[in-house]
Amino acid sequence: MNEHNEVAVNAGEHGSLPVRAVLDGEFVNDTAASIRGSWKARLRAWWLHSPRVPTALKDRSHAKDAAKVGVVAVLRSPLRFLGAVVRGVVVAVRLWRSWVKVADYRDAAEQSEKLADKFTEIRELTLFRWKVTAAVVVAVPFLGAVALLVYGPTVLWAAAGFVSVGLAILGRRKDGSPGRKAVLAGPRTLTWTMDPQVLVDAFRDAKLIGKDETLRLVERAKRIGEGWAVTVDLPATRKATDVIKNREALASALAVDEVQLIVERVRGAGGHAGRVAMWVADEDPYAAPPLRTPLLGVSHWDAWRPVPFGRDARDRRIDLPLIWTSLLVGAIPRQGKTFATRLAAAALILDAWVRLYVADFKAGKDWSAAEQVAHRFLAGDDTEHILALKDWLEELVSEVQGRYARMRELDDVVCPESKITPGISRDRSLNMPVTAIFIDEVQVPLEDRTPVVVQGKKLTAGEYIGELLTWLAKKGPAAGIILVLATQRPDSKTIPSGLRAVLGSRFALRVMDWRDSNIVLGEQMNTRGYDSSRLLPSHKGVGILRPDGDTQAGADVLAMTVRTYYMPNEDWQTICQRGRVLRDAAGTLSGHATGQDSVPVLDHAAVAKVLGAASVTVAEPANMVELPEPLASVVDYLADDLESDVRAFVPTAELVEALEVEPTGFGRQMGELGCRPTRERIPTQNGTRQVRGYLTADIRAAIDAYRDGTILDGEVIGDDQ
Ligand SMILES: Nc1ncnc2c1ncn2[C@@H]1O[C@H](COP(=O)(O)OP(=O)(O)OP(=O)(O)O)[C@@H](O)[C@H]1O
Repeated sequence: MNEHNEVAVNAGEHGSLPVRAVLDGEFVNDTAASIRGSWKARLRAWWLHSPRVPTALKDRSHAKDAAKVGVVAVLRSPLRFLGAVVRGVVVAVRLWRSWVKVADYRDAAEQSEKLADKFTEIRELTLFRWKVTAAVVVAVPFLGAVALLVYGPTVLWAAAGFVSVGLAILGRRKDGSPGRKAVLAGPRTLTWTMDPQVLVDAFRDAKLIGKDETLRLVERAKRIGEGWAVTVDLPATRKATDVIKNREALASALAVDEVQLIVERVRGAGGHAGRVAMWVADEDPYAAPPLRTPLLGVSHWDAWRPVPFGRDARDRRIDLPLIWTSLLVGAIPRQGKTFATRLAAAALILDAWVRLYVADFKAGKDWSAAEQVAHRFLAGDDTEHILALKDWLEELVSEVQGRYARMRELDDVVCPESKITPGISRDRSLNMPVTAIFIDEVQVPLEDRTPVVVQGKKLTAGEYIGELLTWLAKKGPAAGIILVLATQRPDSKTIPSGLRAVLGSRFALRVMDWRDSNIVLGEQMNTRGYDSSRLLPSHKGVGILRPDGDTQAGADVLAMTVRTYYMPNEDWQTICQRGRVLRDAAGTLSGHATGQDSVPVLDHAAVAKVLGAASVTVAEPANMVELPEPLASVVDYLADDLESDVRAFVPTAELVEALEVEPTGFGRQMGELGCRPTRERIPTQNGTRQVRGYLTADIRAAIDAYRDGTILDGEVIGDDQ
């Protein structure tokens, strides 16, 4: 299986491993000339790359696989032969019945409505064929007895051999053979591990490959962990991303729950766009008790290393990089949001050089242990807390500005780019430590309507905090500011789209529906096969992680399902106490942790100026204007099909079912948005049928019209309608 997909795997089970230097260099291939000269090397290169040489002869592992396949085939051959003979008998009896009943002639007569005319003829023929049958039934044993007398039993054995081979050929499994598929084929689960044809059938049943297409087995099924893994190549032009997208259909075809089926595209050197690695767990991988965080076993952690976050279904360790990015965690209540956020905090707490801001708008006990290490801490959801957060954020905006100014003055050796480095972050004289701000239940301050005046402009505190967070998420990471936001209400009204767009990493635990999942994970993620509303309520702490694109994980896999480590309150308290001891020893305790809750010194005008300049750049481009419902959902549902013009027409029934909307209201709202239904003929199993639906061109035109402002909230502006 593809090891590249492992996210920062084994980056450090122990916090004390040294970080190796990264060397920059260029690969110079000076062996080319000698290879060109050697015929042996050329022959070897041809042998290894030629599609005509069977893979089994190319390397040892494929040869081993081929030998295994051979041995299994030989061992199974008597059973397969017997099966083929039995099927052959069934086919032979069916053929005889149809012959004796003169079925073809009868059908032809029936179809031309001349059965009555031909009845006597057919009866005569039937009688004659019965007579032939009777004659054969009498003659065969008689001839057998004569042969037995004349030549002895050998001839009977030979005849039995010939007949059984004939029946086996007649009964061999062949695509399209009529009448050989049992209606109830028995459990499909795991049969595919023995018989790749079952896997091919499953891909066909799930409509991932066509009727005449097949798969190429790259690696035969083998046991990995608590499940079976197999790698296959799809037929040319079929895409691995489509298999990921339709994982549920494939799970159904393989008769397993979709949480048991992991499908990944194989990337990197050994992979391509049509290579799929599948892993099927024996049972629900999240049913086992959760694992405790490995952070408990380390004395300290380096914030510059990815944070141990959880395990995927295959029990591979998933680490989450936090430096130079920010994280949004979203879920409905009681799914493990605070636990997941605290995991990120725990790793940073164990680095004495990290400065922490903790705002707990849940106002519970979950975060109180962090008081002993936090530079700034608040717990509560009153106006005073919201205004305090506003002050912190303003303080951080000024801090970021100051850091950029100071970094400009540092020499190129200390600061090669306008980005902080581990060295800068730990240099006390520079005073630029990695600073992380954790805001639990961030929807509380974002929805607050307390009026604030910013440079003469009246805003609600929520709007202003949204702007400050957006600015910090954009500019802060390079200056060493990490933003971690958790919300129980991941809807588009609560988290402004401008803010969402700049939060690099996302973690969605279970949410109510696919729209909320898309709000956390990003637009159209459900159509790519990532929808956290499908997670089970019993799977606490299980969510879909979409790490920042900069990371190895982000480049290799778009997103993955992860079960976070379990860190109950006592473990959390232990880690916070350890963090306090570390900070005490390093002399980095400050602010709230030392009992000095200083009021931030703020230059409101300077902050407002910075934001004012930024809001021009943060403003969304015209084509990002949020579409009204139900158009937004239609766009989300059709996804690439809409953009790439794959489908010219979408039936209304399909949209109504997929979006779970009421048909009449849906039609009216679409009409108000300038999108009128039409009738088209679509192919069905019984020929073609005329159905109501929408032309994708019309949908695209409605989107453009809305974005251009030609249509506003159902009102058509202009006279072209
Ligand atoms: N990784 C995990 N494994 C098993 N159980 C977990 C895990 N993470 C969280 N839980 C369980 O889920 C429960 C809810 O977790 P948490 O308090 O983080 O939820 P929440 O989403 O923050 O809820 P709320 O929105 O009400 O604050 C916890 O009490 C814990 O028992």
